[in-house]
Amino acid sequence: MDNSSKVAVITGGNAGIGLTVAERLLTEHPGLRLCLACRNKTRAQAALDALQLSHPTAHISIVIVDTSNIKSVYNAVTEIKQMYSHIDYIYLNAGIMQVVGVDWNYFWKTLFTKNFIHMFTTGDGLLKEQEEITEENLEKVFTTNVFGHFVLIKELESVLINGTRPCQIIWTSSSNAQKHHFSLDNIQHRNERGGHYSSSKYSTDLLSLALNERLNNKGVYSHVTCPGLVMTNLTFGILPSWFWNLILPIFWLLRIFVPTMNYDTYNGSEALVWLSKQKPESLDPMCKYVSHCNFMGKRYVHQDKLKIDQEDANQLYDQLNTLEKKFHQKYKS
Ligand SMILES: NC(=O)C1=CN([C@@H]2O[C@H](COP(=O)(O)OP(=O)(O)OC[C@H]3O[C@@H](n4cnc5c(N)ncnc54)[C@H](OP(=O)(O)O)[C@@H]3O)[C@@H](O)[C@H]2O)C=CC1
Ligand SMILES: CC(C)CCC[C@@H](C)[C@H]1CC[C@H]2C3=C(CC[C@]12C)[C@@]1(C)CCC(=O)[C@@H](C)[C@@H]1CC3
Repeated sequence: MDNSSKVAVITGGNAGIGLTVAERLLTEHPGLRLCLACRNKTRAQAALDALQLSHPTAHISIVIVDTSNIKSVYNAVTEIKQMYSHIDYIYLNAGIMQVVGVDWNYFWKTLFTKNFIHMFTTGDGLLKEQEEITEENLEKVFTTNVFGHFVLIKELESVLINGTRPCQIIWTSSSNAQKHHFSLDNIQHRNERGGHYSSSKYSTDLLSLALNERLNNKGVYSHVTCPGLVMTNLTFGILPSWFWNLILPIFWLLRIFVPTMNYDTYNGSEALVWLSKQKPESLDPMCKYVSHCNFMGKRYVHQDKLKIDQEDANQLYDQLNTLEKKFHQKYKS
């Protein structure tokens, strides 16, 4: 095993924001060894081929992981541990949103009120979602976005901790994370009529805080980011790509008021890549690092203070830990 060069693992690194982060990291950190942790072999291989074309000497590998399936996460951990003795950056980026429609009534009602900026930055109240339960009896959005990543981090702890080099855990969260959609009595957000994505991203923010309390003294730092609104398969699942292309000029205008209208993945990945160039111990664990792009096209990182509570973070961590133990018993003993 080569211990000298840096290692980055990216979940959902085959498409959208994850793929652009992969590309930008290879440019920013020459010699970086990259691991694309993806659920689909063919799509992962296509991404690897494209990255290898622009970075012919780069060392890129693939690990198959479906974060919505805990058995798959355990298998991926075994593989990652065989490949790397230390991880410098782990991007917990894979994510889904199960949208079935847009509440256009709410959109038109809010458009000409003072709440319109909140609506465009968070999407709060605008999206209709549906629930799905996995074969392991877990809520799918919660498992894909949060719990699968929790298990990954927990099982990889020994490779994240290294006596000499820090490790950065970088989550792709969202400004859509809203406290009023989250409850410690129902962390999976089961049997709710909407807000599954928001609840999962609020959990992400809490979990990141809890991880900092537990791991900072071991040289592991966790931070949350928001890429803003970006055109990817996720947003094409909300409205078709022709619609987004049609309203592209509106995006530029909206940027005067809403600098999170990033549109492309390069703009959206700004905060995620910027974090990899910072000293992790100098960063604020109570901030969300948000990719901004102004009207003139200038990219920058904005820091949003997190409105979350350490006690809630610890309680969520404990619940995730208890849930993980059940799967550990089932699959690992
Ligand atoms: N686009 C946006 O406006 C915003 C996105 N985000 C967040 O950014 C992250 C990346 O999303 P984005 O790039 O937009 O969307 P994409 O759909 O383009 O990318 C999502 C990535 O996650 C992967 N993925 C989805 N489910 C799983 C799973 N169960 N196991 C492993 N990988 C999985 C996808 O794989 P596959 O290609 O196989 O489907 C894909 O690689 C998400 O966490 C999302 O919530 C946050 C704020 C705004
Ligand atoms: C004319 C228009 C621009 C119409 C678009 C209306 C809505 C479909 C969008 C307005 C704000 C958007 C938004 C998201 C999805 C699409 C909108 C609701 C997100 C929730 C997508 C995922 C995220 O994580 C958020 C950061 C986005 C916030 C803004």
